[in-house]
Amino acid sequence: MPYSNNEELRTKIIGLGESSVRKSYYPQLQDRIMELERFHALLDRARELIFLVDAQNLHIIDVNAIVCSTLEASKESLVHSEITQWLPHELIERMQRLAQGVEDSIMVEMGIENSGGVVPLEFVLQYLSFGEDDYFVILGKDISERRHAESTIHTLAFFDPLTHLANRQLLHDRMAQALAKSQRHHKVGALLMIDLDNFKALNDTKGHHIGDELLIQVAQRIQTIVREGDTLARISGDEFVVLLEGLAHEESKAAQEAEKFATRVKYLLNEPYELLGYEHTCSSSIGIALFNGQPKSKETLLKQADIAMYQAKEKGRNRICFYDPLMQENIEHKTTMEHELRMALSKEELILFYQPQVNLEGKIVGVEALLRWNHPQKGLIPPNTFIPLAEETGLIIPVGSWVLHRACQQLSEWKKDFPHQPLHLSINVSAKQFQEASFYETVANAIALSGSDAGSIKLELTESLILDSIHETIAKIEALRLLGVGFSLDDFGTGYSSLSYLKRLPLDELKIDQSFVRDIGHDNNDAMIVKTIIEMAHNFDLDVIAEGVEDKEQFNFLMENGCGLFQGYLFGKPMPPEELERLFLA
Ligand SMILES: Nc1nc2c(ncn2[C@@H]2O[C@H](COP(=O)(O)O[C@H]3[C@@H](O)[C@H](n4cnc5c(=O)[nH]c(N)nc54)O[C@@H]3COP(=O)(O)O)[C@@H](O)[C@H]2O)c(=O)[nH]1
Repeated sequence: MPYSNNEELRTKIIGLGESSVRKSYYPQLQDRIMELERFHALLDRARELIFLVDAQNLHIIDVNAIVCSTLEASKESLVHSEITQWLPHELIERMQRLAQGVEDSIMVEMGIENSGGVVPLEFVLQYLSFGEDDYFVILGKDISERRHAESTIHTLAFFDPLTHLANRQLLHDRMAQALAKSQRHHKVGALLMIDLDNFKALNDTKGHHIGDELLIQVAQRIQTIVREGDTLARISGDEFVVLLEGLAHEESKAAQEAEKFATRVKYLLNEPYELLGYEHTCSSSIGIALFNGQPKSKETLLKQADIAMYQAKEKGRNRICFYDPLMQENIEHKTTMEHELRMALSKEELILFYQPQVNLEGKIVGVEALLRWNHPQKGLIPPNTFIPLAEETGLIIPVGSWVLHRACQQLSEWKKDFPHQPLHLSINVSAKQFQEASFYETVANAIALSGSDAGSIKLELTESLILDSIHETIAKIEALRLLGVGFSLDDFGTGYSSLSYLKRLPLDELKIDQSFVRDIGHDNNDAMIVKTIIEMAHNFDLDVIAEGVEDKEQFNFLMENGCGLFQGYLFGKPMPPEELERLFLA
């Protein structure tokens, strides 16, 4: 019978008395005991749980100290007891498979419950034959740290650390599953792209900690109405996505359900926020794209929801839009054009046409530089097709700068080649370009580099540009006027045409918009407006030029009413410089 501890064995030996057996065996037994004690001390130091189990009756023969602490049981209660009392049933089943010789060694992960919770363990089971006897050796390693690390990695890989919502990666996984399910079972679902309006302004003005607080609260609010089984994710700064699954089979009903949910989100996010002591209100733009069992990639679905969200923004924000394929076509067209326009600058596809401006005698006294894009496939593209896009994307800054440099260069060449030709050059300036901090330097550089006469240059501004910030506009105009540059107010009459700002602006010229000139002959109102503008210009001591003059009747009317400068097809369309040069010589 095995001894459960060394003390028991020692007592037994001492009990042998002064016999010859004791005398001859005592030292050897003493050594043996020491050896066993050393061995046990060693096992007790091990960080792995070690069980030695009798394979016949599944009784525990020996365990080390960490088994006792993990199972919260004394060694006395463990040794001789059946292993089935202590380890999970699945583990015992595996031991039996081992005994049947199906496998040599088994590794299995399972948890053992104690008062501190569940301890995750990795067990290695081995079958050991020793002499006549067979044993199970069970080694168990605590893998709590590994599990913790795995869980941290999982959290970092699939969740947003700020809001604890699913991140882009997890959303992609869920979308792939949802789309596959939708195709298999013809289920309808929706993807909602939610973007906070003006979030950047809050971040920039109040700091990132306030911005973060808003994102956390937004996440919490949306979470309260997301059903179990649906997914809420944050995929970038202020972009949240909700994946709704299992909507009504009928697509129109599904769309209604998605819209109802989006409306709830919209109102929920409209409620005031308390952000670390700062009161804030916020709105959101929501785009919805449906999926209905038709093959669709997750990238396409995301793109569609994104397009719909941008449509919501364009329509004035704080609203909901469904994806519209026509809108996608427009966006794709715009994206291609933006890319091509970017390239156009470096490929020198931009060119300037010039339109004559004449005096009362019909003599050329000036020209307006008008931009054209000489597209290799599409031919000459008019500015109205690409200037708005250039303004939207910021490309107007390099494009506008190119125009200024090229036009000034041309003026300088003409002044040299046609010294007797009276010539002013008008150049269009867009609002974004004018508002650039470096605008003054750009103009001054263009003049200096080309060596052109600043006094012959007139910059055409629009009324909307001026109204944006009148003080800054005046300061900029005045600074450039010191260089000698003149200013014309383009499209006059179409905007606010306020007398008060007209009085304050240091301008040289008013340009009557062609829409009034066009109908001078048929529309008394337009004729009246044109007369008034001319009078007003005279009262403010400004030159006045009429654009869009196409026929003699318009010319005569303008002349009779005091207009001194004219531009229009009657005198020449915008043309390449060589063509204009022929007119200089005529
Ligand atoms: N920021 C910049 N804007 C620019 C630049 N180059 C042009 N533009 C702006 O694009 C708009 C359209 O210009 P365009 O197609 O060149 O049209 C001009 C003329 O061709 C047209 N015009 C002139 N006379 C007549 C006419 O008798 N009939 C008729 N139907 N059209 C005529 O008018 C346009 C000139 O407009 P304006 O500038 O207001 O004098 C235009 O708004 C340009 O401003 C650029 O380099 N930068």
